[in-house]
Amino acid sequence: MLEVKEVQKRYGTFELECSLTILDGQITGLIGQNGAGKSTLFKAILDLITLDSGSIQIFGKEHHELSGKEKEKLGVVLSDSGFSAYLTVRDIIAILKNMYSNFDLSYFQKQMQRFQLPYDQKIKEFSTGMKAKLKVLIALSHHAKLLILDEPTAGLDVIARDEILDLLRDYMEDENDASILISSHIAEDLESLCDDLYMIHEGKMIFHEDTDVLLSDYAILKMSEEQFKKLDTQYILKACKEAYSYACLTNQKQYYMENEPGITIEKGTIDAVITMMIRGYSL
Ligand SMILES: Nc1ncnc2c1ncn2[C@@H]1O[C@H](COP(=O)(O)OP(=O)(O)OP(=O)(O)O)[C@@H](O)[C@H]1O
Repeated sequence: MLEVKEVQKRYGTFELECSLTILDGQITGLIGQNGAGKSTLFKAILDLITLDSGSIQIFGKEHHELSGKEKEKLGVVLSDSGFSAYLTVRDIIAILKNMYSNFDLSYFQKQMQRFQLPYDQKIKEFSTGMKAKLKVLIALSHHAKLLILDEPTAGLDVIARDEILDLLRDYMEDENDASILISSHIAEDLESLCDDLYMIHEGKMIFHEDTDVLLSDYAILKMSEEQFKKLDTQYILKACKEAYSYACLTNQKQYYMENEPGITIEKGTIDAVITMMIRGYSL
């Protein structure tokens, strides 16, 4: 569906340098801190910026060679874009009908009802949550096969975030083989939604794993300096010295549960894994 191969893009001292693959029918999450390069990668995928090197294929074709019809199969939310704030939803519907041959008015109206969005109020009078829901709704309005969603839940409270995540889940149930690439800096959102996760840090992909594997096999091991010195480190990905102890990240939780009974083993939440990947050192 989407293949990003060794893409490089430099802005001054910042350098994006990454690869990523999105399979048919999968939801892939991209997690990263502010300034990590998420939006730059999304813009690169959409051919909105020129690459220094590397290639990007969408639907098996170079991304800059997509026809108008193929571009219609993309649904996009970008953090710094949207329709003019002076338009109403009724105005936007007229534009979408012209833009997309596949625009699904009845789906759109159903979701407008679901979110209780008004048709005749200017977008500038919408709350942050209303605007975010409308942006996602627009991206889903025309049976897109690949959704590229840059921080669609940014700045929203937990209820509004859940509503958007539910909308995406419903979309994936209805559409055969659609795929989603979604970014967020809120790990919890991605953990509950995505089949696999990439982590980007300072422009580089530092981690990629199936969400199920991450949640079942990864763990943070906590131990004293004495225990650390004797630890079997063959399945340790990163280590980190804390005030009076050591923390280690492993992707073989079971192995350490069976072989190191004296140490504390904590669940490898995405946040904990990210922290270890960024702060920890390799042994
Ligand atoms: N057009 C540009 N010109 C110069 N530098 C840029 C440009 N666009 C992005 N950058 C730089 O690239 C880096 C990555 O920015 P990017 O917007 O991709 O990060 P992000 O992960 O989306 O962050 P955030 O979560 O804050 O939106 C930053 O250092 C930013 O200053």
